[in-house]
Order: sequence, then C-alpha cells, then structure tokens
Amino acid sequence: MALPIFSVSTACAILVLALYRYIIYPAFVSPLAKIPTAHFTSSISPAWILWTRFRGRNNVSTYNAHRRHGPVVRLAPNEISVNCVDGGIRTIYAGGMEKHRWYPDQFASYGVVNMFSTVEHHGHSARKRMLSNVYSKSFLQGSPQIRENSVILLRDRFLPSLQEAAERGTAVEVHEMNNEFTMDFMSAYLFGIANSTKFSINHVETRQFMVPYHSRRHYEFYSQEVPRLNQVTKKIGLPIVPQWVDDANERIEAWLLKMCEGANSYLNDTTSTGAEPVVYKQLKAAIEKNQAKGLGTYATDRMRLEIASEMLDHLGAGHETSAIALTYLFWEMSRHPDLQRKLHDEVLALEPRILWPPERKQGFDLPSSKSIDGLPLLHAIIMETLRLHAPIPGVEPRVTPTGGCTLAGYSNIPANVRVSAMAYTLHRNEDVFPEPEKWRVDRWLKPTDSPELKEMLRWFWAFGSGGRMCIGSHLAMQEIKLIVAAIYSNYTTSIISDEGIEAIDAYTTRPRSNQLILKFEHV
Ligand code: HEM
Repeated sequence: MALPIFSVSTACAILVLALYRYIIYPAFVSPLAKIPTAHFTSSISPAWILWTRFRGRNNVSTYNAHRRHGPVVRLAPNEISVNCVDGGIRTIYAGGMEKHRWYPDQFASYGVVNMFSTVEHHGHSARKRMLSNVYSKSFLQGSPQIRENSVILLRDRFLPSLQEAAERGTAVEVHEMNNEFTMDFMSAYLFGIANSTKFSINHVETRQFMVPYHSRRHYEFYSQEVPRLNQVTKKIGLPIVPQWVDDANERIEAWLLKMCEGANSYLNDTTSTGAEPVVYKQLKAAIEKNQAKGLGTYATDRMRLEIASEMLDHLGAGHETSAIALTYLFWEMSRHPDLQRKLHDEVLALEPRILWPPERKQGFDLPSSKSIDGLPLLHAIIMETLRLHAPIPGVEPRVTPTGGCTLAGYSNIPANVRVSAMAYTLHRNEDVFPEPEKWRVDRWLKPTDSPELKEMLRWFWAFGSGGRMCIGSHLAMQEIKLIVAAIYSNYTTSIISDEGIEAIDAYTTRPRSNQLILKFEHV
C-alpha cells in the first residue's frame, strides 16, 4: 500500500531536522564543534562520558584526553573540560559562573539546599557571609574553643590510643582512625565538645554513622549524572537507587538533628560548660538576625532544617576530606623515614613540645596554632599530599553564563554549557609540577618569592578557587597540621599493609580498600 505523500514528506522532514539537530549541528555547526573531542562520539552523544563515569574512570580518562588534546576538551555535546589557569579556572571559577544542577541533585539534605549545593549567587553569598568569619584563618588561630577542644581531643582520646597501640605493638588501621579523629574535631567545633561525636573512643558509634554514610557512595552516579532516570524509575516502582539508600539518608539526618538539638539546649542553658558550639551558634544567630531585619522569613521548622542541612554538609565535607589527606600523608611519610626524622626535628622546636606521655596529664598544653602553621617542612608535606592525593580530585561543574564566554582561546561558547576543571588534571601539569606522579616535598620548599612557587600556587586547586572555594580550608589545614605535628613529635610510622591504597576515581576519593594498616613506634 502506498503511503500518503504527506506522511512521507513529513517523515523525511522530521528525519532531516533530527539529523541536523542531533548530528550535523553539534558536530559541525555549533561553536563547540571546533573544540577537540575526548572520544569520537563526544560531539553527538554524552554516552561515552556517562559510561566512563559509571565505570569510575572519569578523572583518569579526562586527564588522558587533556594530555592528547590540550587545555580544552569536549566531553559531550554540551559539556567541556578545561585544564588551564588563564582563560580556564580564572574565567570559570574566579569569574563566578554558577554551579550546575549536579550539586543540588546530590548534596541537599532534608530536601533543603545548603551553601555548597545552592546554585544561584544571591542565596549562596548571603549564606557564606553568615559563616565566613568563624572559618577565617585569624578567627580559627585565635579561637579559645578550638584550643580547648584540641587539648581535650589529643590528651584524652587521640594520643592515649596511639600510645596504647605503640606499647602493645598492635597494627593500626589508620583510615578509619583518621575519619574518627577528624569527625570528633569537626563536630566539636560545630556543636561544642559536649555534643560532639566520640568516634575515636567509641568505635560502635563510628560504625553506626560510617556504614550508612559510605554505603550510599555506589549510587552517587545516578543522582549526579542521570537524576531524571532516578526519578522515573522511582515513579514506576523499579527504583534504580534502592530504598535502603533513602533509609540510610534518613538515619543520618535524624542523627544529625539530635546533635543540633544538643547544641541548641547548650545555648539555652545558662549552666552549660565546655567549649560552645561555634558554628551552630553563629548560623542560628545570623538567620535570626536576618529574620528580625525582615530579610528572610522561616517557619521554626524550616529554620531548623536549614541549619541542620548546613551542619550536615560541613560535618561530611569537613571530616572526610581531611581524613583522606591524613591517610595519604601517613602513607607517604611511612615510605620516607628520612622525612619522618626531619619532621620530628622540626616539630620538636615547637614551644611547648607536644610530648606524650606527658609528665603531668593535667598540665598538657599545646603550642599556638600560629607557630605550628609556620613550620615550613610540615607545610610542604601537606601541600604535596594535597597536590598528588587531592581529596576532591573530580569535576566541579559550572554553567556558562547568558551571553556565552571565551575559554582558553575558544570564543562564542554559548550559554548553559556544562564546564568543569579538576584538581586531578591541574595538579599533573608537568610544566608546573615536574615528575607530577612523584610525591616530592622539596618542590614546595622554595623561597616565597620564587617564580616556580608562585606558579605552583596558581595551579594548586585542592580547595577550588573563586567565590565557591572551600570555606573550611583554613580549618582543615590547622587540624591536619596539629594532628601530624602531634604524631611525628612522638612516633614513627611504618607500613604493615597498604594493599588497595590506590585512590578510587571519583569526585571525593579514598583508598580502594578503604584502609591502610600502619605500625606506630615511640621515638
Ligand atoms: C583537606 C580538606 C578539604 C578539602 C580538600 C576540601 C575541598 C573543597 C573543594 C575542592 C571545594 C569546592 C568544591 C566544588 O566547588 O565542587 C570545597 C567546598 C566546600 N568545602 Fe571543603 N575541603 C576540605 C575541608 C573542608 C572543611 C574542614 C569544611 C568545613 C566547614 C569544608 C566545607 C566546605 C564547604 C561548605 C564548601 C562549599 C563552599 C561554597 O560553596 O562556597 N571543607 N571544599
């Protein structure tokens, strides 16, 4: 039977339009067509990059694409990756391009966005202004609460447990230990020492949090990269992300709400003792102040969830990243006994020394944060660890603005293109970091006015850059420096097992085996 002419011509027109829209335009006409592609299908389909991400190969595959094609590569019809400072991260991140939907799809808790997951500038900068003071370097270095927390945590928890392991000669799984240390440290600053976690002395409590927290990781791909698929499969009753992931989220959220309630009771009770909940107090007061000025109106319950969403994000972002940095730092140091000796000499110059066991436990005191911060070798060791083992090595997606932009010489890049850079690739530029795969602490031990050091600092991206740069970078540096100084003042570390230490390829990394087993010996 002959088809009506109308149907045939309509079908042909649709086919030609589709051919133009999905193949000819993106591959040959679009302003993005001149950018080299990471894969031969990248200009017409996101399938390759989605499959690469699904298999956990995003960072290494994008890095290889940059090695082949230079500082700008096209990963998908509407996505590009940049790997340069001028015309790259400066334009995108310091230039203030907005975050991609990727963030709220993955990082909102209680159904409420927080500073990290807010997309638009206005809401983000209002929240950041509320909290920047309590995370500024001068505030942190002078904070009596951090000092009090640090003495308690080192004296009553961290150092006694390491001493016990050293005396008994027992092996220590340091990745979990680091997560415990950093969680106790971070939660004490957020919620006050009385309401903080006690993971480093209560391992059952650790597991109750860590198991649901990390078990969700496997499913992040769906909410980050294919959120609609996630929603649709849920609607039709065949969820691609199992129900237990939602249950795990609910358990974590309920657990965190209790800590917020504890901090709130502390503030309402005039007889409360111990270091106060600095961040909780600051955020609550700032939101209340805005409300009083008529700048925001929240029902009480909404305000509770706003605060909780922010606190949960800081607790997660704050403990996990620092723990990863510490794990790789201990691993590298354990492979470099010569550096352990040098660092030991450097930290022994602190006044007072962080010696354990102390002559009198109650007299245990710490050197000032400023003096620890000024130790050059300690600083270089941490910088090199954050370079080679960046805890967040993966994509930090943004969206090109209305009117488009120019990136690294490619002009007319249209609006709404997903663009990102990665610490993983920026930190492996061999012109800036010779022998990039080697952990070479000496590269950071250069005079402050050396051009090489200045160039390395321009490319150093462990904490991101621009208006959305990590708010916790000074806190993380202070905490890591304190813990490392305390450990190498007293112990040497050596590897018992580093099987599976290689990093997983993800937005936030960790050792594949989730563990590193070391031996601590008293010096
Ligand atoms: C070694 C430790 C840390 C590393 C490597 C790190 C890294 C980063 C990076 C790369 C970003 C930008 C992410 C993006 O745009 O996709 C970021 C943002 C952020 N980090 Fe950290 N971070 C660390 C510690 C902390 C700590 C201790 C806190 C505690 C408050 C924290 C809280 C945040 C928050 C709230 C943001 C979002 C900032 C904004 O959107 O303006 N981080 N961090």
